[in-house]
Amino acid sequence: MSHDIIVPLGVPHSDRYRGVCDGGIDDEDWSEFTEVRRYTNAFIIQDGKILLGYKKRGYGQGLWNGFGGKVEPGESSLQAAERELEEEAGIRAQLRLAGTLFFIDAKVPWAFHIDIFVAHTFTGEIIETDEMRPQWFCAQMAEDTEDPEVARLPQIPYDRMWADDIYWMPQLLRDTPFAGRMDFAKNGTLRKWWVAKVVN
Ligand SMILES: Nc1ncnc2c1[nH]c(=O)n2[C@H]1C[C@H](O)[C@@H](COP(=O)(O)OP(=O)(O)OP(=O)(O)O)O1
Repeated sequence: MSHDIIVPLGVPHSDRYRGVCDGGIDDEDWSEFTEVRRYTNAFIIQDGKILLGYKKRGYGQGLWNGFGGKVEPGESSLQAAERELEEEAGIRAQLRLAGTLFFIDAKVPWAFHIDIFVAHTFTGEIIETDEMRPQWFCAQMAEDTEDPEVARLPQIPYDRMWADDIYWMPQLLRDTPFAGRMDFAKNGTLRKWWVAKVVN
């Protein structure tokens, strides 16, 4: 029953959460926070493949991720997501909100509210930029893929992504809305996580 679900601080309260996947150190509390900053992260998922970018510099350097960054003053998160996608991958897309995540990184003095966006089509030519090197990955099990070109793509590199991604990305790939919270320790390990599907 939804009323049995304990929603971590930072995640909006709702009676529409189901199928919680959580883990980490049970007897530790979620970290406190005083400031929340808004970020975006956008993914193109098309014909069984997903576009990720290799972060070449800055926060998350060396990891594969969606395209995104800070919401600037005066912007909506959708506007920020569309701007960041164009700045980092050279393409434009009509993005749709897919999920919302709340992160704490003990190395950073603010909490991250990240709106995750998705689109299934885009315009323009995908380009490498100063910040990101885009690449397609197979978004299905290779044996389920009928298109041989997609089957030849590398699988999603979860071992070279933020450690929380493996818990919510399956919902993104299934087009199921989701919400979650993740706390990272100072040494970079994922200390505690909580992800729920959001039903209508
Ligand atoms: N834990 C986790 N999982 C998945 N994605 C992320 C995290 N933490 C994160 O911060 N992110 C995402 C959210 C954003 O898309 C980026 C971080 O944005 P950043 O590159 O710092 O913001 P920009 O505005 O592009 O920064 P500069 O252009 O100023 O360098 O990672």
